[in-house]
Amino acid sequence: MITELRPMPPSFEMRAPQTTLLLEVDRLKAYYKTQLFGVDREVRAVDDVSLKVSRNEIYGLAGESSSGKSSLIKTIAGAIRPPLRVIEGSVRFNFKDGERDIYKLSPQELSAIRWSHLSYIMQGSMSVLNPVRRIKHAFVDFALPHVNVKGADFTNLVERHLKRVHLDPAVLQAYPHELSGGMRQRVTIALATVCGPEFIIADEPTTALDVIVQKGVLLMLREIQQELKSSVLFVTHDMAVHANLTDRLGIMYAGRLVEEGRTRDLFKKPLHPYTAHLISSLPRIGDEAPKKGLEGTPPSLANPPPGCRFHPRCPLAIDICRREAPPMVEILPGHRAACHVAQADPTRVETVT
Ligand SMILES: Nc1ncnc2c1ncn2[C@@H]1O[C@H](COP(=O)(O)OP(=O)(O)OP(=O)(O)O)[C@@H](O)[C@H]1O
Repeated sequence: MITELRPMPPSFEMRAPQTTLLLEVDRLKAYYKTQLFGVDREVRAVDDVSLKVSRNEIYGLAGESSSGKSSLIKTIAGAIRPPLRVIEGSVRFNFKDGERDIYKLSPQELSAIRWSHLSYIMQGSMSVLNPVRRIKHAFVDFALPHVNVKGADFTNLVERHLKRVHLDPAVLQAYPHELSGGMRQRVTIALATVCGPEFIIADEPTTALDVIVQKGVLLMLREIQQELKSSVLFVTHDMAVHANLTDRLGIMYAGRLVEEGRTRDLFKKPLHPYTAHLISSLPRIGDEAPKKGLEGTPPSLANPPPGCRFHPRCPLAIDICRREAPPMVEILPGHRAACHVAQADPTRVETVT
C-alpha cells in the first residue's frame, strides 16, 4: 500500500480534457443466482450501475471488499460465467472502428475484440503465465491471433513493446518462476497492452506487490496508457493508489455506485459519507490523530437493507434514508452522489470526519 498522498504529477494537470465517450454502462444489473438445498439465492452484486468513461482517461473504481467491484468489471468485460448473470442494462463501447454492445455480440465477435480493442488484467492474473512454459509462449498464444504480423515481425513487435515498458526482451526466454513478482506483473501488463487495446480493464494488478515495486508498475501502466492513448478502468480498494493514478473515481458500496467525480474533487470535497470515511481513514504523515473505524459491517447482498444501503452505518442517516434508495444525482459540476443528505445540503458531509 502507498501510505502517503502526493499531489498529482504535472502530466495529470496538463493532460488535455478529453470528452469523447468510449464506454457507456447503463443501468446495469448482474446477480449471482444460486440454489442451496433447493432454495433460490440471489446475490445482487451489481445493482443498477451507470457510468461513462472517456477516451484517454483513467477511471478508478474503489470500495471495500465484497462491494461488487470485480463483479462489475467482469460484467463490463463480457467475462461473466454462471452463476453470475446479467439481469438488465447495457455495456456499450464506442471503438474507433464502430460501436459494440457487449451483450449483443456473438462469442466469436467478442473474442475478436479481446486484446486488440479490450483487454482485461484479472485479479491474480499472473496465473495466466503457464509455469512450465517460457514467457514467449504466452505472447504467441494470446497476442499472435490478434495482430497482422507473423514470424520475425511478430517477435520484433513483442520485443519493441517490452522495451517500451522497460522490460529486457530476454524475459521471453524465461520461465515465470525465474522472474520476481513485479516483473511477472509487468509481463502481464505488457501482454495485455501489446496489441494496443483502446480499453484496458485492470483488477487490483498491484495489490500483491511491495510498495516500491507497486509504484514502478503503476508508473509503467500510466506511461503505456498515455502512449497508446487508451482508457483504463482501474480497480483497487487502495484509495492512495487512486489518488496517485486515476483521473476520475467511482465509489462502490454494496453493489451500487454511490459517488463519482474527478479524483481530486472527491478527495477535496467528498459528497457521500462513505467516501468521506474512506478518505479520512488514509494515513497522512504528521497526522497523529487516532483514526475512527466505520462501525458495523457491509450488508449481505442477498438481503440488502431497504432505502440507502449505507444507512445502517451512516452517522448522517435521516428518516428518508431508511425508506428510499437515493438516486445518483449531479450535485456539483461533474460530481455525482447517491445521498439524500448531500443532495439537500452538500456541506453536511464535511461533518462526518
Ligand atoms: N461465485 C459467486 N457466487 C455467489 N456469490 C458471489 C460469487 N462471487 C462473488 N460473490 C458475491 O458477490 C459480491 C461481490 O463480490 P465481488 O468479488 O464482486 O466484490 P469486490 O468488491 O470485488 O471484492 P474484493 O475487493 O474482495 O475482490 C460478494 O457478496 C460476494 O460474496
